[in-house]
Amino acid sequence: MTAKIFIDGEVGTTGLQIRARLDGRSDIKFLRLPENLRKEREARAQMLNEADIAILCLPDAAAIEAVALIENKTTRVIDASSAHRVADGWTYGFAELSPTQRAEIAASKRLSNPGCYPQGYIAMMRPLVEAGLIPSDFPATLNAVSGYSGGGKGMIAEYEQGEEPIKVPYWPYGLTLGHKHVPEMTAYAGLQHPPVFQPAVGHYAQGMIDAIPLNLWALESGLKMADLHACLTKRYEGETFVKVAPLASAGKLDAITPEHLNGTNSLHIHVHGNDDIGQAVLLAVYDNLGKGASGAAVQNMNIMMGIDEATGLTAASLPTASH
Ligand SMILES: NC(=O)C1=CN([C@@H]2O[C@H](COP(=O)(O)OP(=O)(O)OC[C@H]3O[C@@H](n4cnc5c(N)ncnc54)[C@H](OP(=O)(O)O)[C@@H]3O)[C@@H](O)[C@H]2O)C=CC1
Ligand SMILES: CC(=O)N[C@@H](CCC(=O)OP(=O)(O)O)C(=O)O
Repeated sequence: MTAKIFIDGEVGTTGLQIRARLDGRSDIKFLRLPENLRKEREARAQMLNEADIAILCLPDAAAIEAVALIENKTTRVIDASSAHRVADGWTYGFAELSPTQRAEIAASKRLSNPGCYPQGYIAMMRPLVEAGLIPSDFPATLNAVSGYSGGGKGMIAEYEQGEEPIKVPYWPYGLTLGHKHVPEMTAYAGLQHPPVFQPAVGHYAQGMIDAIPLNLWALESGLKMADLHACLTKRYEGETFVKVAPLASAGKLDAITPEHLNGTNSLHIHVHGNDDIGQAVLLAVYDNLGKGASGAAVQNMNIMMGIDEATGLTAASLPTASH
């Protein structure tokens, strides 16, 4: 069967990447609008209602409008925006979230693609909280760096065009700590309190690292790096896209660079630290436009279509155990 797919916001950063990942697929028929109609309400409404799956690659307000324009019971939605991440009636599109998540995605009519930063955070934190290794009231933090494509067409233009493109090598932001990704991080990691989330934009286009520092000494359990690593490794055993690198000193450090997994749908977790001083740092490396956005959207679309979730996606192998 051929699925009719409409990408609302097709010429934006996320939309273009989804198109590229779906190019050449014979199981998909694209519904498309000409340039002069792509923001016209009526024309979008027609496409949204004709589509089997509508993928929204829009700012939040336009995504909310698109959902309201759907009048039938058949069009299924994948929303890449942050409008519905913790909304009632919406499925969270992180396939590796739990053993039951793929079944929920497969049955979903309204699916929210995760935020880029939250995917890595949730991938690392949730299994540890679920296993009781990290208490749910833990005062967690997240430091992260993203390429400037994370800010969409507008930010790409600020870094690449005009008379005075931004030259700043590393630009911390979100310093009032109210970033829109924090509610989904808290909810899906299973934490009682929002993490302190401190993101930054780097002077490169694409790719990201989430880093979670952990003061293990503050826990009475005597938790060691090997415990964290064993829990995460067991959790992602057999997964195609989320993988855990060999423990700490055995991991290749050149794999912990933000652009390492660009073009793939992979997310690799690394456990580092120092048991003698009771501190660890968990790192997730992935492509903000891959597993962080477009790759995840295609993975979710495949699951919703009932086909192999890896169709059209690239998975990267793990670093080897020697330097
Ligand atoms: N970039 C990233 O790394 C990630 C982005 N996201 C989310 O995905 C969504 C899309 O982001 P991104 O692709 O980066 O953003 P872009 O700004 O690159 O693209 C958004 C597109 O939506 C179009 N658009 C805006 N308003 C309307 C409207 N009313 N009707 C139809 N089209 C409209 C824009 O048109 P025009 O071309 O005219 O501006 C643009 O082409 C956002 O919600 C973003 O937060 C999620 C995860 C990661
Ligand atoms: C570098 C940069 O600006 N990044 C964006 C996040 C992009 C993203 O993930 O958008 P969603 O919230 O729709 O998921 C930001 O911090 O707002």
